[in-house]
Amino acid sequence: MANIENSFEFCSSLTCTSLPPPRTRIFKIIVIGDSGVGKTCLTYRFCAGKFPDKTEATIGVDFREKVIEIDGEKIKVQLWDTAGQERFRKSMVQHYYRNVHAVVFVYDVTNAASFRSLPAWIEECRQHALGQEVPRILVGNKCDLRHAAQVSTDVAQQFADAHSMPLFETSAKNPYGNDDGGRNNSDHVEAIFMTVAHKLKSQKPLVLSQLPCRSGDTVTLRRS
Ligand SMILES: Nc1nc2c(ncn2[C@@H]2O[C@H](COP(=O)(O)OP(=O)(O)OP(=O)(O)O)[C@@H](O)[C@H]2O)c(=O)[nH]1
Ligand SMILES: [Mg+2]
Repeated sequence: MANIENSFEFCSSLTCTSLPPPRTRIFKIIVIGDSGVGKTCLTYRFCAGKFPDKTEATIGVDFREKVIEIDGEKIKVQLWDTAGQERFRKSMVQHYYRNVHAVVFVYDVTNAASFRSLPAWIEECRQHALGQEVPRILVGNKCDLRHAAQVSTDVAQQFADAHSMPLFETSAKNPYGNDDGGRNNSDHVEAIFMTVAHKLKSQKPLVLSQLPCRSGDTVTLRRS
């Protein structure tokens, strides 16, 4: 189960002489799915605001972070861009799932095999004893290549409903339009990760014990 105490950038107990300064919470979100579906591009797009010039297969994991603000609280969204290739992930898998707060499953709308792999990715989560409280979302990427789509929105939505996940269709490359230059209904990459962060924040409100804080008092953070 996710341990929120481990998600602060400081020891969970500290000594103070006055009210402690606000701390930045970290939400750990893992992004998983077959190799080539665009996990690196999606996470890069969210954190760097653009599509990367060039990507190579991820080895192990790449970390990307972005500090966002929700209702006046600064939150660090830490994206774990995992490797899709078995040989590049096998020694890392247990680290992916440790204290994870949310899971983003990605498939490529132009690659039916990547959609058919989703049950295996869900099974991997189950094997790592991911709690039901950990939000999961489904992302169909590469919607800018609509003409080459192999996975319809209807089929994807049925799958998402069957697994109680929201579905987002998007493009890391061109989230505002399709390859004809027109507009489509793709979700914005930014909005997808912000949705996850909002959900986590509403699930995990920060409660600071604000008992009188004299010199030597211990301030602890706990989950409500
Ligand atoms: N047209 C299009 N191409 C994309 C999109 N997202 C990623 N790509 C391309 O798909 C290829 C694979 O993208 P990556 O982000 O490296 O894929 P990955 O899921 O991280 O792959 P692994 O690291 O091997 O697991 C690259 O050539 C990207 O340029 C997209 O939204 N649209
Ligand atoms: Mg990658």
